[in-house]
Amino acid sequence: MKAKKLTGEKAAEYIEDGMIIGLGTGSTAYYAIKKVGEMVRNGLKIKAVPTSKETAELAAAEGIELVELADVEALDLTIDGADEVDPDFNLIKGGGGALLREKIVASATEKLIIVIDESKLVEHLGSFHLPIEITPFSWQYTQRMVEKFSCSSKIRKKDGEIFVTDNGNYILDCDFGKIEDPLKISVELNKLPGVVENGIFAEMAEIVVVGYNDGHIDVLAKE
Ligand SMILES: O=C(CO)[C@H](O)[C@H](O)COP(=O)(O)O
Repeated sequence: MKAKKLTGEKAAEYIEDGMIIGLGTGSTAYYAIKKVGEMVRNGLKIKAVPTSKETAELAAAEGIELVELADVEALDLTIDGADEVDPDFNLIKGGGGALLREKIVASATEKLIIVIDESKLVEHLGSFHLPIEITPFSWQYTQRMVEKFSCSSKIRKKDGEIFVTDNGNYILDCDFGKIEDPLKISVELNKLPGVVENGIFAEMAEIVVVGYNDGHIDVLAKE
């Protein structure tokens, strides 16, 4: 928790007056949002696009002015968490179920800053099961098509019921084993009818802020 707080707060240092920013989802992004709230109360003038209903509620409670992505040209930066980060800054996201809005917001962002604790750094993506957002219509069919990519999968559930995303869709959590070519598998998965988006964020992150439990922080920048 200490590492998540440190990294979230460090990322907030990149925010400047007048920026339009994206706010991610999850327990690490939470600390960045709390810090942004404090900065706003101290006079920082920014506008923000949230990546989930949960983040929208938190940001509004912090007094951060929210805008729709549809109403802005582009975002200066976005701060978001991740479930895995490889040495090339490829990510798995969606552990919190917000991957679709997170990817749309990331794609509209000039600088994507990822905030993680040290446990998220991996040599290869794939230990964390890849979340794939799918449409509810005959979802078992889509699941069978996804599993043709040599993975096993489970429909995500919460409190015994199928988990429904902010967009009214479902999530398959897929075990691919080691993912050798993240960009390729991401492109191929998104070609399947019924797949709305997958949780691989390839070649999107610019900066990764890593928090360590001993209290130090590494800021890794794309070369
Ligand atoms: O992708 C996400 C939500 O969809 C989160 O950013 C990811 O799951 C990391 O969350 P946390 O910071 O709580 O570990």
